[in-house]
Amino acid sequence: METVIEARDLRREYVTRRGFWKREKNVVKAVDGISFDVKQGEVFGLLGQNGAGKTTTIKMLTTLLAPTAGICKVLDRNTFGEEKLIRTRINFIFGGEMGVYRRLSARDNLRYFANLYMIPRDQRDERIRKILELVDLAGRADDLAETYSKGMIQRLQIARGLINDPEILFMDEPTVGLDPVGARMLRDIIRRLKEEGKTVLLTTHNLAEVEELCDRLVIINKGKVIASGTPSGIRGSYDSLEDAYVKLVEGVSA
Ligand SMILES: Nc1ncnc2c1ncn2[C@@H]1O[C@H](COP(=O)(O)OP(=O)(O)OP(=O)(O)O)[C@@H](O)[C@H]1O
Repeated sequence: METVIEARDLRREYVTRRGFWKREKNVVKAVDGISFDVKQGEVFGLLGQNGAGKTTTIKMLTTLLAPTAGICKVLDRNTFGEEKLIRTRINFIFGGEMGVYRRLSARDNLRYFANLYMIPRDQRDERIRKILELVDLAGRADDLAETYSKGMIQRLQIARGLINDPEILFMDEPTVGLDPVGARMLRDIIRRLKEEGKTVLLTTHNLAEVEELCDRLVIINKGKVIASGTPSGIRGSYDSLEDAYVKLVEGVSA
């Protein structure tokens, strides 16, 4: 299978300044030399404790943040320097309310994003109709997003992430805030994308979800990879993936 995501010795530092008078410089190594690759059609998990560097990694992979060093390639292109060639072919779903216009309806939000991707008008409305069905928003599609519940906003974000029919979908904690039915809907969407040969990279703290969905995963801690493999390979002789995860993370922190 073709490699569609490649990270080699990838690094990202943040420089912050502390103190008002002294302006002491502080360098945070958010991603500190991680390597992994993802094959086409895989559902790949990026796991790690709060602050491990997952979001920073996803931001680099989705062309939103420049790496400090290392190789960061998506669809065989550099995410920094060749971002224009990547952006139309991928999409991402971050939590929160980012990327949703609350003064527009779900349908109009999706029309707006479809126009940004220059999806031809004759395909646009039909595609939007299908996606709204898929995320179960068809019944409220023409109400303003400001009248939606949190979970509905999140469904709208999922819809937005599908609008350009992306080859790779990146998701940062996509099921947080969804009710059980919504979370299952999202897992079904991920499985369906996989059946269509699409690739999904996701972060989650839900290890049951990882066991259910992910073909492979990496666990990162303080910016470094501490384990990689299939869920059953990482679970090894432990009773559950959660046990293995806790031991791995504690082992590094000890
Ligand atoms: N803009 C920034 N400026 C300075 N430091 C940052 C910035 N963004 C992230 N960091 C730091 O980089 C490290 C990694 O953060 P990141 O958001 O990538 O972690 P994460 O694994 O996504 O965590 P979480 O599970 O809490 O979302 C943390 O120490 C964080 O404080």
